[in-house]
Amino acid sequence: MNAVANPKIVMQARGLVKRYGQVTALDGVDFELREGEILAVIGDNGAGKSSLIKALSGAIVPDEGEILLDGSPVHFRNPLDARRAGIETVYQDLAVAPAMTIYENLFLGRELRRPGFLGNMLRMLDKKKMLHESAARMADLKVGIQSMTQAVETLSGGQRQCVAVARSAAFARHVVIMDEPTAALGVKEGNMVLELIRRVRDRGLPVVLISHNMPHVFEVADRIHVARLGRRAAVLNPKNISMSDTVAVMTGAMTADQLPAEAHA
Ligand SMILES: Nc1ncnc2c1ncn2[C@@H]1O[C@H](COP(=O)(O)OP(=O)(O)OP(=O)(O)O)[C@@H](O)[C@H]1O
Repeated sequence: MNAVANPKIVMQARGLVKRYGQVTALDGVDFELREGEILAVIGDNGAGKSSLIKALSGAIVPDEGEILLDGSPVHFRNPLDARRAGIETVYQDLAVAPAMTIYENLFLGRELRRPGFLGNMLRMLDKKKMLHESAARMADLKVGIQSMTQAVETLSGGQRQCVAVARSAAFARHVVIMDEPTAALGVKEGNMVLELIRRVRDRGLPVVLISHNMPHVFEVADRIHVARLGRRAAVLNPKNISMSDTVAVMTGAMTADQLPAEAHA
């Protein structure tokens, strides 16, 4: 991350509350994503990570609190609203359609039409342009896949996840949110996806990375948001805190105010 004295805040949430009957999933959580960073979101099971990410990506509507994008309040009623606002989310499971080709996956739901009558009236797809743009996106992100007409089911798990990440990066204007993108992958493939996540950040898109994998978090995160009991327990600087102290804050064995000042980010 660039060392900036006052980094711009791209996305912010204040006091988000989400209740499911008797359960309070979000209990007044704050959140801040800065320009140019990979922000990891970690927390024990049930800490409220998914609920937070769902609120930021429009999958749930919080009961209370506010979300700001580039300083302006936003009210997402559904994931499409968030997408339209430039926020793309990569989900662990629903990442890609296996039987379709890479370029079809990249443009799924946002297909390019031929210009003029053929596209407007006959709804003909501009396959050539989609192929060309897919190849350009993949090359830009250095995803080493040659043929855009290859079916996604013929790719390795890591390559599939790279396609999902590349798709999000291609369409996101503000933020990419990734929910456990390396969870189902082996070591080599996980590293490939981490490398891609870094490139996405380096091309100017801030990334929110939800992960249970501490080594991965410490490898790529610029800052770590620790979720606990529906709130934000701390925001940590991975360069100045150990993995074991981070886990202690996450589990409640240690509180944030027991940490030295430099551990905070
Ligand atoms: N749709 C729902 N209905 C009822 N309770 C829910 C629902 N979604 C989440 N919860 C509850 O809200 C709390 C927070 O859940 P959430 O999924 O946000 O946590 P998490 O940190 O993502 O957990 P995990 O790591 O296990 O996915 C949990 O107690 C969970 O059981």
